[in-house]
Amino acid sequence: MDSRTKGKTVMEVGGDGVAVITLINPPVNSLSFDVLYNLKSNYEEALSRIDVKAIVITGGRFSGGFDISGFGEMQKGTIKEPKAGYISIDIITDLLEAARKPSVAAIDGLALGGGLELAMACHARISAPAAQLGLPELQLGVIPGFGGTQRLPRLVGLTKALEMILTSKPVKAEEGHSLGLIDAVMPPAELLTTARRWALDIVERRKPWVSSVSKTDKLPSLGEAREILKFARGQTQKRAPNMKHPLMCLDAIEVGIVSGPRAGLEKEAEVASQVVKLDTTKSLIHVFFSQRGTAKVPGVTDRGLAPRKIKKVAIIGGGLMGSGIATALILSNYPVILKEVNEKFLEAGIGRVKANLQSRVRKGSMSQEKFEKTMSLLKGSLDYESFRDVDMVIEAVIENISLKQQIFADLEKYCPQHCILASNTSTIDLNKIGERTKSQDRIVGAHFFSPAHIMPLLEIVRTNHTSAQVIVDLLDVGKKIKKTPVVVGNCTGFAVNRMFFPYTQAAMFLVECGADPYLIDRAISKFGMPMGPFRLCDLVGFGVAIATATQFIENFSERTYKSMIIPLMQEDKRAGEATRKGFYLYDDKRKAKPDPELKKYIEKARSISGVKLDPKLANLSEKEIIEMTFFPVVNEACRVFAEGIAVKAADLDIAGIMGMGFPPYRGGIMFWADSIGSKYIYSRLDEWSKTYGEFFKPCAFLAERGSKGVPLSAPVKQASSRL
Ligand SMILES: C[C@H](O)CC(=O)SCCNC(=O)CCNC(=O)[C@H](O)C(C)(C)COP(=O)(O)OP(=O)(O)OC[C@H]1O[C@@H](n2cnc3c(N)ncnc32)[C@H](O)[C@@H]1OP(=O)(O)O
Repeated sequence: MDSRTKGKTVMEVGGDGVAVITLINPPVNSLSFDVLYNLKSNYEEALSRIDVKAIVITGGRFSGGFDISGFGEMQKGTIKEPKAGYISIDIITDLLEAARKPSVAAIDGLALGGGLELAMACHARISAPAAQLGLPELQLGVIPGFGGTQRLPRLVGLTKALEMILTSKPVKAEEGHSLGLIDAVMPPAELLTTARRWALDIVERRKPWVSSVSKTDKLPSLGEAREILKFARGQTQKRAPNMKHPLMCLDAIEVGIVSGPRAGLEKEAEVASQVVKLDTTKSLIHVFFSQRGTAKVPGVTDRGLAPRKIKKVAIIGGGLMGSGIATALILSNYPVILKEVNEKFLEAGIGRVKANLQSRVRKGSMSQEKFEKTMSLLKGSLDYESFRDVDMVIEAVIENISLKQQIFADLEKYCPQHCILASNTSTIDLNKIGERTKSQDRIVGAHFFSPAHIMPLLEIVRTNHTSAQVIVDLLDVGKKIKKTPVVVGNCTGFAVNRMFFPYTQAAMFLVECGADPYLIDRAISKFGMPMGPFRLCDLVGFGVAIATATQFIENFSERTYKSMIIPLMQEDKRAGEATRKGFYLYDDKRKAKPDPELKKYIEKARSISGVKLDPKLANLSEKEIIEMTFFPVVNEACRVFAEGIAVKAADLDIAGIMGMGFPPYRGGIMFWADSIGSKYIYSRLDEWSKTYGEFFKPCAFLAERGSKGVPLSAPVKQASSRL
């Protein structure tokens, strides 16, 4: 392929009179402008040739949609955008769908976004069984812009189309078939021959010639459609109050239903070109590429190392974390040995795994048969004898350094030489854990987040000794168990907990100075976090909060704000949601409500810390609350980046989104910070540090970049790298 072009199409005309156009733009056949313009030329040729009776569009993995990097180029203005509607109306509707020769899509693998939209404009669709079919555009901040807002409701009905578009979730071929999206499901080997035959059958009128955009049989009445859309708008506003594009997408769908598909296509084109410029869209596209970028680690994944096959994994400790990790592994077909110290604990651990899977069976997302098959991959053990053929061990016992040291020394004796020795520690130095072994090169951190079978993030922690091969292996396991891995360096709290800590601390400080905790929680939820810091402390429990705080006070005492609010409440046996009392009171249904008694603890904590009530801090605006809680997070993220704990700022963005719940439509902590500007953040922190103390003091990295206005995410020269 010409290196300057991004993909192409090729056309071959068979003796049967079918022109087969193949999309070629690996790895997912994304529809770049080059591919789309090539497709247009192929169509023009096919339509003008008398030896062509019909057209089939195909491609290895059919298509993952419009080339997402094209949106970035449009945002930066580095690409010449065609006029609104040129692709969707001029090419896909007027040239392809309105042609006097029929088209059939032969879909293998994927038809997502623009890929499915292209297929929907064809006059029939034949799909392989495993193909994923969907319109996931909203997830990227854009809308289906190649006619999907018009054709999907006409093919599958309005309600199902809204569900598919608003959730961004694809369906498999069989479901697509029953919905009317797919005309036939065929094994991959028969896909092309069936599509060719089908296309000729349309020519011969043995199969119907369906133009999706003109179909009306699946559309509800106007009144009903308005009701459905009104409900969808309400739900969308509730679920995504800070995003405009889902509502704009609904507008395009509505215009099509009320005023006809042509008006709908025009509205879709107008909205599609507007949404690309939204800040939320820029952020979501950054997140898409950053998420894929976490698996690219300079000096590790660029060395041509292939991941070794991990055939069997052992987990030590069947507590909450160990059982969650075991669940994640068996769900991805890894045979697992779960080791505990006695029968009782082992039974409890296996019981937890069972309960994790049973909840899927109850919700209908797992069959009983699959449940039994998955559970059969799990074996219990009370000793190390069965560890002789494992390829990886993940230790997940309590945070006790001498216990972990003993375990790793034992592992060295029992496990094969090549076996990866991983720890799920969230705080203890991995070098210390491996101190009594000679296996430092295969010791690595595999830090999961609770509940481990659900939370998508995996921090892979490497020390100076961890081999590149071990990291490559763990990255592969991470991908197989559907986690987003972020490779980080070895330090207290790694990336996520280090960023998390100042967030909670800032909130405690503000409350001691007189701010209302419930107002803080509300402002932070409105900003887009799943919940505010106080509600979160209640959820994780004060025991965990105190244990983490102790680690931070020990390691970073100069910048720790030591609030007594939580310890005081803990003393009174209010320890968060589990005890029904924390910052909030909880009823039987675990619904939280403010507690007037909280004041008492805040006042007592204030008298201990000696902090004065500050009328300014007691009456902060929502914007100020966000700045005073998140700028300290930015500050810590800068330290993590400057120390080389994270190699890329974008890795911190993903770690924050997946580990802290930072809103993806703000692009992650560093991306968000840069959207505000390093100069402003630096000046605010600098001012607060002078008034309120060291906790807010900008680190050297932030001070340097902030004073010059340099973006915080610009690459760092890793002189002090800990990796
Ligand atoms: C106008 C239209 O309506 C607008 C659109 O079509 S917007 C695009 C809609 N499509 C999507 O949202 C699909 C996005 N892609 C995905 O969900 C997944 O990549 C996938 C399911 C297609 C494949 O997943 P998987 O096999 O795990 O591979 P994954 O690692 O994600 O992607 C492989 C590579 O393809 C790239 N890629 C995937 N989809 C892409 C796309 N639509 N455009 C550009 N690059 C894409 C990835 O960035 C990655 O690149 P890298 O190897 O350099 O990191």
